[in-house]
Amino acid sequence: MSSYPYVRPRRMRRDEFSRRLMRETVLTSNDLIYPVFVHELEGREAIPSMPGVERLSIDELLRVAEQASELRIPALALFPVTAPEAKSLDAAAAWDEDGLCQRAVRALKRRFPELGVITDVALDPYTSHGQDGLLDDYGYVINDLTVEALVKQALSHAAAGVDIVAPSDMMDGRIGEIRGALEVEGYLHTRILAYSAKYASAFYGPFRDAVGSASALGKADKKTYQMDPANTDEALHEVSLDLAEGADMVMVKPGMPYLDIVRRVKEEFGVPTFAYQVSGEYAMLKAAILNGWLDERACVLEALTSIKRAGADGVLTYFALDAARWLREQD
Ligand SMILES: NCc1[nH]cc(CCC(=O)O)c1CC(=O)O
Ligand SMILES: [Mg+2]
Repeated sequence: MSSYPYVRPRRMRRDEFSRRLMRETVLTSNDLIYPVFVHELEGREAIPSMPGVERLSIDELLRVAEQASELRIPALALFPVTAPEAKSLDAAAAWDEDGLCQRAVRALKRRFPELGVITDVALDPYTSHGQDGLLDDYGYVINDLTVEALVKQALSHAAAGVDIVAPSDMMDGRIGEIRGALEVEGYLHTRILAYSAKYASAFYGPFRDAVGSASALGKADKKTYQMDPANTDEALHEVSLDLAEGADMVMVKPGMPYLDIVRRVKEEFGVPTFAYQVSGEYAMLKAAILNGWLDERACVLEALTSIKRAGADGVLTYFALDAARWLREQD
């Protein structure tokens, strides 16, 4: 009795109404975070390896923020592009209270107080060598000195009024140090989104073009701090440390090639878990789309739904504006 021909799973798939009734995962604009690149120049500038994504002046950023709030996207994640002459060995521009990132945060929070603003806490846009931390004489990234710099950077973002700081550097102990400093300075409500399981991935290539750290980094890699793509237990260890140190949310990065990690993290900890569909994933999809090989709307919504199905509460995606528009048309 319990098998064919009595049991026919295709019955439920026959009509749109019963497919809708049994659908488990529904993507909405609430699941989207839009990463944006901000530059010191006027207007917008295309990023060749990320067709459709542009670097924005603060004025243009405000226009995009208006679209994002109108589409009910909960938050933007800011990525500043630092002029080469502002980069240095000690990355001091990272905690300049009048820095581009800090000015962008103030402008956004003034105009769109209800739109969430997330800033990246990491030194790579500001170091002359493109690494996420300060180097010793042998080129090794020094953990504890870097953490001191990250604390100054995070405090300057909090002072500018950011809602969420997102340390993406993978130094040990930085969540606890940043949390402690935020408490001491009275920023009790500043949330921390920890890039806890961030892999040393080749899928970040187009992002490094976008922020101009690719040329600074040259042939070097980030394997002494970002995780080995072959590991999963290490991701759980990293997440447990960041939670114990005071993270409110955790991130797995990249997204689609790492859905097993998203699933394990969500199951093990049951905390707000985010995934980053990174620049290389965007470039890969976009290249096939522009060649006419993939259907954009269907593939992008499928990819984002899959990330949510794996356990993510939200996805950072360069497709956020388009996806939110398509989702609105579907209702
Ligand atoms: N700390 C820097 C940072 N923050 C986000 C990304 C990548 C995002 C993307 O590829 O879209 C990177 C690049 C890196 O670690 O080299
Ligand atoms: Mg860690």
